[in-house]
Amino acid sequence: MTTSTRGTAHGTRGIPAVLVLEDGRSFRGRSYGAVGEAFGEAVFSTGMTGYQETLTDPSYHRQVVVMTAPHIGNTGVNDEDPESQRIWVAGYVVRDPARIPSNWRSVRSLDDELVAQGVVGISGVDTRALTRHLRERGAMRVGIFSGEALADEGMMLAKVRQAPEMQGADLSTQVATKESYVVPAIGTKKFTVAAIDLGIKGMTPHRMAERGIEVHVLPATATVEDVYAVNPDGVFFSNGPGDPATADHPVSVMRGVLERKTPLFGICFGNQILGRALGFGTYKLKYGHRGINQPVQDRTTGKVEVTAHNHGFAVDAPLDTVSDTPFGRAEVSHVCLNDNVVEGLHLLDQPAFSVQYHPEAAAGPHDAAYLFDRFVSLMEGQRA
Ligand SMILES: NC(=O)CC[C@H](N)C(=O)O
Repeated sequence: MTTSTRGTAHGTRGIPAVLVLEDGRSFRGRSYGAVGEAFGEAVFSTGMTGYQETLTDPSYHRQVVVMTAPHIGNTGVNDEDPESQRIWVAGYVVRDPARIPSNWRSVRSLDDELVAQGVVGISGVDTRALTRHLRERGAMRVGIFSGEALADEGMMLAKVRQAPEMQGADLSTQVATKESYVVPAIGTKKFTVAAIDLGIKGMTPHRMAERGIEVHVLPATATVEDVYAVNPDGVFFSNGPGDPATADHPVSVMRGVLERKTPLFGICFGNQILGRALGFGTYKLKYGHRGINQPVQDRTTGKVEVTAHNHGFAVDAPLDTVSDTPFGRAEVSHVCLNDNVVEGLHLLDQPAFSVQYHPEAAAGPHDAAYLFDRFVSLMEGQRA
């Protein structure tokens, strides 16, 4: 057994592995999950629970996720918690993986699941030092290398620097459904919603279905005609990976929806798309918000909610003034209390709003569930 001194490997199962950051800093550890090489944008998530939801969230496509919680894999893997059909993270970095998972729902270990899905990971890394580095220097490209992929540092660094950057990446169509499908309402059907899938998490249509909404999930390439072909009471724009500055097609579809004044709700990427549709810019945050305990204030009620986040970009809108947009007056409705980043937008002259965080709460606290009720109220208001 290796010792667990700070900064050295203390996983006992894997073979030697190295993590190399684009600025040249490296960390040694043991392979966790698949052996080989993986590249992506290094980001950290502070969630203490919910690793299955994180791994399967399509918004993490092309990102190597560093978990700040030191013990990962304790509750194994079950078949109920995934947010999509597969693991999307490009690579996985943990400190101290569970050797024996223990939970009544667990059907296999996380290590085995990562191997089965070919996801390269590394354990035994001082994730606290790595997170502090990313916090100071900002998110950057990273590579994980093990087995035959291990090479001298200069060669590994060169490969990391060849990997694509997140800024400018157009990724939604790589993760979204190719065919539309319907998530039926639970109980009596009250509304029909067209949901544009830009990387949707499974819990999102479920939260709508729970409220009597029949959800027609449409591919990211859906047109305004496709949206109105389902005769929707409301239109939803999902979360998703990549740089919102590249999302020209969803922005133009959203403008078509805003022109018709159909009730509209967006989450995360959907919030950035509303920002762009209204004429605001988006920008890359230094290291983003990822975790399940971020404080957000709903400025329409003054209430503070603890919320789930996963975003690396944000909308650039004025916090304290009402903006005139092509679709009437707009306002920042929600703000992150840690750093004053825009966390929500709403229109004052028509039924449209969005949030930058995750009210579907998978994983995370349910404080923001009222936003789905707000969407239902907008659809009720339109009918009245
Ligand atoms: N979860 C999301 O929808 C993320 C949106 C966008 N890709 C970002 O990183 O900000």
